Amino acid sequence: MERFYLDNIAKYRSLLGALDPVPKPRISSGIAGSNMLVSARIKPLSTDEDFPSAIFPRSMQHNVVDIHDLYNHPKGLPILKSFDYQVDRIFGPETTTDEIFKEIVTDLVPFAWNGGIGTLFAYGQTGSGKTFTISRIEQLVAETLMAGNLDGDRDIYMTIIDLAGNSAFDLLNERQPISLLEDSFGVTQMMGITEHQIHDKEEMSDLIERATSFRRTAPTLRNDSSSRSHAICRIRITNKATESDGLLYLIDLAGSEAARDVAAHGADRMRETREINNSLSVLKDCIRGKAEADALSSSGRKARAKTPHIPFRRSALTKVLKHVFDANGAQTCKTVVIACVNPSIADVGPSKNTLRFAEMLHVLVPPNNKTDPDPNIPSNWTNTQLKSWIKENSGTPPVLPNIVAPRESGAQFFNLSVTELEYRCQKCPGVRRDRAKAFLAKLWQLQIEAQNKMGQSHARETSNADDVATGP
Ligand SMILES: Nc1ncnc2c1ncn2[C@@H]1O[C@H](COP(=O)(O)OP(=O)(O)OP(=O)(O)O)[C@@H](O)[C@H]1O
Repeated sequence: MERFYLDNIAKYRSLLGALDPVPKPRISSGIAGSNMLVSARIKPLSTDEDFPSAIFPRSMQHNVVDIHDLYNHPKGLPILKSFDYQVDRIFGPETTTDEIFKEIVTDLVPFAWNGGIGTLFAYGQTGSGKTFTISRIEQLVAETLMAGNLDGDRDIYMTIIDLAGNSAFDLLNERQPISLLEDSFGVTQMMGITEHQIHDKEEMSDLIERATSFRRTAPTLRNDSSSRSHAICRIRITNKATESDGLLYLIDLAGSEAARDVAAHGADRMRETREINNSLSVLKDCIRGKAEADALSSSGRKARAKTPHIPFRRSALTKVLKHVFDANGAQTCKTVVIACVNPSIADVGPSKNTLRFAEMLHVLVPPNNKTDPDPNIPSNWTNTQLKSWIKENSGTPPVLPNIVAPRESGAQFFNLSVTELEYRCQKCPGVRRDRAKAFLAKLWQLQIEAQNKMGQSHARETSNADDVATGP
């Protein structure tokens, strides 16, 4: 396949050049839950890479990425096939780990400091930049935790383990084996683990570096020192005043290597790859199950709907992380996933798998009828009603009402992102830019007002409930 790509680089470039520069926007079928954020990071092409990039983040939609792959058409010239993937956030090759930390990870630190369970997973094909991303984030977490800007007094403890199949090793104790045993509450305990109390940033950085040197690696086709295990860094933050623990997990998952990447290796490596892929598949089911359970409980449909099954017992990785997936747990959880991909066209197959995996984790909640932007604009409006509303409310001359997609309802239209609406306005012949902008500002304002109204009514409901609870 690599030969085919190399032979057709010029053809690939000319097919790319012929594509519409503004692709058809991808429309969300719902909104993402607030406890889960799935992102994708595209690493820069290596300087010694012979192949062109096949992955293109969209400038108009910051959460969509296109992959253009070249196929060998049996009847003639190669053809281009395009795929798009949507997550919550896409980071292009120019984005630094520090910027990613600031945008999507930094909130996990105060969250765990205040008693929550924050988890970060780096997922992706071997050589796609997981270790590169997580190791810098670990240092940034150390800086944030130890900067002294967080309120209150806490004790901080750290453990770092390596999970390979069902075996676990203590990376802060020269890779000594540890046992994973379930206690009478069904919680997996790590017997024999050393937990280090942390007093300052330097101490934490030293421990992280020590753990890295004990990580198990092996060469793969894509990475000379590929991590063949999951590394779990657990930071336990104890609040002595409340006697409760917050937890922060930073997890560098083993590379999801394809069977053909290890074809040159023996049966042991094939078994290891199967184990890794199996644990990643169970992880996907658990993350998705937890996100669905959270969506059900936030929509208030929990009592009627069937609680999703979370199969955390099916792998050592998810058993160790039981707290993260416990739908009935007392602690709130926030999870961030960074799906790492290599943009080279030679890696397009694994990149598509990674992005498909990320999309599957991206659980969307159907728009709730209560989020109508205005009581005068019902969510069940038909297309014709929507169009006449746009005509009457978008100023003079009006923004053409054909920015509404065929068969779109009020709820779908008002839940579109501003980027998607901007795109539609641009694509509409005759829509003046200033009018479109004014119209979008008006829609935006309506949404904010509706949200404020919802917030006020929620606050009223809560204070009424308090009255009842504290009343005589
Ligand atoms: N964003 C980036 N910018 C520059 N170099 C990068 C970036 N991401 C990864 N690299 C480089 O790519 C190579 C592979 O990265 P890394 O070891 O992090 O991959 P990995 O996904 O952890 O692989 P494996 O699963 O095999 O361990 C490293 O040399 C790393 O320095």
